[in-house]
Amino acid sequence: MNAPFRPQPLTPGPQGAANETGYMPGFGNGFETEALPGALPIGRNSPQRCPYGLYAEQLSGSPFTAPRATNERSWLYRIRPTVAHWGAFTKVDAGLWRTAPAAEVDLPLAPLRWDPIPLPEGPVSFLEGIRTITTAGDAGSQTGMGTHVYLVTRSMVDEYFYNADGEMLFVPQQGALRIATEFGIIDIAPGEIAVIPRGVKIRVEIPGGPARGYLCENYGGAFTLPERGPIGANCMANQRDFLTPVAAYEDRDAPSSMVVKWGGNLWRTELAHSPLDVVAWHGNYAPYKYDLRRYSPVGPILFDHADPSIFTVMTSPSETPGTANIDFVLFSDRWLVGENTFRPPWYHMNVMSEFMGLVEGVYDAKTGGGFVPGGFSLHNCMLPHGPDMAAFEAASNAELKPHKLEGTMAFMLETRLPQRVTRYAAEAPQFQRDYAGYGAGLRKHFNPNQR
Ligand SMILES: O=C(O)Cc1cc(O)ccc1O
Ligand SMILES: [Fe+2]
Repeated sequence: MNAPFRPQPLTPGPQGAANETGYMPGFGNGFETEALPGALPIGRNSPQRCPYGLYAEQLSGSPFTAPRATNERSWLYRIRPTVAHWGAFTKVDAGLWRTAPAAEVDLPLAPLRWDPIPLPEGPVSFLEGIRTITTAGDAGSQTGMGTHVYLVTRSMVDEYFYNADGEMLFVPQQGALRIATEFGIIDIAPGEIAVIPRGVKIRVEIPGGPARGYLCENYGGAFTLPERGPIGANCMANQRDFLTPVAAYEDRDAPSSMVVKWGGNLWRTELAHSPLDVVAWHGNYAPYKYDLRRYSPVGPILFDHADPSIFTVMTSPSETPGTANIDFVLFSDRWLVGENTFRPPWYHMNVMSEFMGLVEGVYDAKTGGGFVPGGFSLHNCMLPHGPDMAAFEAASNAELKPHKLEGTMAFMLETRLPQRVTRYAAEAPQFQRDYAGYGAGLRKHFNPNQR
């Protein structure tokens, strides 16, 4: 039996012109929002006494001294400072959540793919339902990422969580999530994504029933928008389509627990009240959501297949220019018009490691079945891959009139670092043991006598 969904009352912020939906548009803006009139101190961060008897607290997402372009912090005006939500912590079982470095198994070199992991029967909260598939880099040195599938059949009730190891990118595949955060409420459904920065407290609820999706834990540089270069000022992901919630707070006294992920471990403390008690905040370090259907793809309009970087939604930079800690890349509806062009992805080997998931539809490099919504694949550093036989044969012989890819949404988490598969993923019944050999089906067409 699934635990019933018990929504908890939140006090929504003022619904002004800019935030009729409960969100404020823009990427990386310096936002200001208050759920009670006058709760936000004006012109200063730390007045002697804050309005309404609130405490002021700064949450730093970058070193204080980071250059302006990457400097991130917010000021939170809250009922209690976080340190007052702080009891004795005990370490709790992290379940199937793994953190880099985690070299658990050595799978033979191969392209790897999995069927969707089914939702469990019993009650499973977001924290209990995380299944790590791959890890890369080292969370302790703030590089790399973890890729996970989340399976949620019950809402968190009086349970809270924050992640000190990384920011979290949610990619729902089935069912909606309500992420109640310190900064306000974020609702997302398949086709949308949300990013919860490192250190932001949340409670994850499932307003519409069980939910499944992908989660990227980014241990490195915060996700930002990629440069557009000669593309110019528009298209791809546009700043105005990113939405940050207006302030919403809970003044709730109830026995509660808070779990903190820190150094790869989960620690729990008991609280007597909700830590989602931020009445007003301002700053540029805040959670946000984005509707992937607003992404405006740019691509080749005469011939050839461009590198997938053209479809980058967001990037987590490393210290090396152009060498991402993570690129989050979207393959969504678009027209294919290339003349005399093999239109699907080409065969390739890549120094970056490619984790892929499918939200809906068919991915154009894998038309032979096997890569289905909810499934995922890993094409690791310098391992060859490309279209399956069905995709190759169809694309080599297709009439090249303009063709629209529709009802499709695949994504890639591409990292400069090799990815390690977890024991869970290697031993999962959903692991497709026969996928490794898909390349052997590609027939020899060579004929030296025929050009
Ligand atoms: O491997 C994949 O399917 C992802 C991918 C897509 C593409 O269009 C070009 C390169 C690439 O790695
Ligand atoms: Fe690839």
